[in-house]
Amino acid sequence: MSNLLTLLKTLLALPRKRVNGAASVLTGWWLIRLLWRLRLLVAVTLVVLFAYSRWGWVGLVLLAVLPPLLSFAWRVLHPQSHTWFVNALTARHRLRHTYGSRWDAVIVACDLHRPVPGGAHLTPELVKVSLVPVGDVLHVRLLDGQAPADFARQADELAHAFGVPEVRVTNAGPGRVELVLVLLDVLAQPVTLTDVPAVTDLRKVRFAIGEDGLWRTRNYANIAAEVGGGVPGSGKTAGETSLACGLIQNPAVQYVVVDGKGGEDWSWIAPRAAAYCAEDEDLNAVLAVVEQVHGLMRHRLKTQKATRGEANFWNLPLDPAHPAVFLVVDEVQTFTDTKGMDNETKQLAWQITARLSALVKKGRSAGIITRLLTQKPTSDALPTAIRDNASVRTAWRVMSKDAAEAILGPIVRDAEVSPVDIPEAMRGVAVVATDAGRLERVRFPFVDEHTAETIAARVAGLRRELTEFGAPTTDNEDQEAEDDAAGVRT
Ligand SMILES: Nc1ncnc2c1ncn2[C@@H]1O[C@H](COP(=O)(O)OP(=O)(O)OP(=O)(O)O)[C@@H](O)[C@H]1O
Repeated sequence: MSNLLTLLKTLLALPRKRVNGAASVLTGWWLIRLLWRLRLLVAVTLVVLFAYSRWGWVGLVLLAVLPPLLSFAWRVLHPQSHTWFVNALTARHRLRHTYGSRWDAVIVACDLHRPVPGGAHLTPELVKVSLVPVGDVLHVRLLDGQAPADFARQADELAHAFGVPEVRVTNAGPGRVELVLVLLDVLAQPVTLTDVPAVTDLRKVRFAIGEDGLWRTRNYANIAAEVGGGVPGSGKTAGETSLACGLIQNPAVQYVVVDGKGGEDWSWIAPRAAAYCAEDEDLNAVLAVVEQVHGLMRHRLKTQKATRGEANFWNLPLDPAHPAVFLVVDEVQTFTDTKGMDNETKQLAWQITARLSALVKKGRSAGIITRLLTQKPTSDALPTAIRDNASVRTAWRVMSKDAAEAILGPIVRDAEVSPVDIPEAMRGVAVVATDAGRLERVRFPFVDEHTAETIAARVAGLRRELTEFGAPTTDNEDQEAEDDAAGVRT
């Protein structure tokens, strides 16, 4: 009896925590907690025991064979949902065991915690883990007073602590930040396409792959112009080619290409292009094509409201009878940079530049998108009046900050990424502005010219003359018509 009293006194004298521990031992609560902690193991053991007691060894064999077979069948029948399910399970496991278990220690080691009186501390909350092609994304809720920049400053420390080559920090909205633990540099590897899917929605056109390995899309509705530049061989034409290969498969898109290089980079598109001109010397021919597109723009601006009921092309449904027109001018400096030209050529160059400038300023509501590419991104080649009206800008590799600014504008001066830093070997990598106005690096896919040729030949039947839509005829067409009338052409 005295022993029992002593035990009771000792128990009462124990600090609260230890008393709770003792109570837990006495009530069996510890066992429930242990079973809950090991619930997966317990569940598996129960299932195995049940199968064995019910069906004997056959039950065990079925248990071993059925789950992988069912998973395989699911994967074959519906790979998307299977991948989604496996990724969700993996992400959950990593949230709890890979990152969750170390989160507190890593945050403290990287000095991203907040000490509170009494020696404890607060840590930002690790809310979710998701898997992307480049690695894992940790979705974090910030502590009050923290900003994504606090994490960006500690990115190196976080990378070492998590044992990955790089951690990229992205602002995910108010009070949130995403940490991308990069295991694979997707931009380092070319992405070669052997076919290109047709673009069906001009408001969501896939154009390149971002650093997280996911496709980036562009909304071409209500866009008047795009400028792109980069040193020779940086991947401008190839980037445009992959984009054009998707767009030309849409019957409600017509393409016009002027190649100022005068070569055959764009010859693949000739069977599908409403107009194609690879002239670098005969500026009259170039002016004729540009005038025709400009004429179509004027025609639409003057008649669209009366004939189709809306002044803005993009408020109307896309219709092959009223296609969106993409005008690509590659190596535009051939026509805009007048240095070294004789007077007559200069006059033509100024007219071309004036027409391009008008298209860039007014083409949006006429459904005409002008895309200007140059290997000489200076203000002579890409007049600022044109650049500043181009809402989409792409900078492949350039050699100087001035060149980067000539394409992307002053925003590039303070940006974390710059096209000057793109290594020479990374052809096809470029810096673009995101929808939020931030700059990011992307990789354009590569489509070789034979593939592009095959696609253009496949959809050559979708080609239409711009005159069908109200554009004036070019001088060349007038001449051909006169020749026909005079029986000159056979
Ligand atoms: N996205 C890409 N992925 C892999 N390789 C690429 C990519 N883009 C371009 N290249 C490689 O770089 C070469 C040059 O590309 P491209 O002709 O597009 O350069 P460019 O910038 O238009 O040059 P230029 O100004 O001289 O016309 C291509 O032939 C191809 O080998």
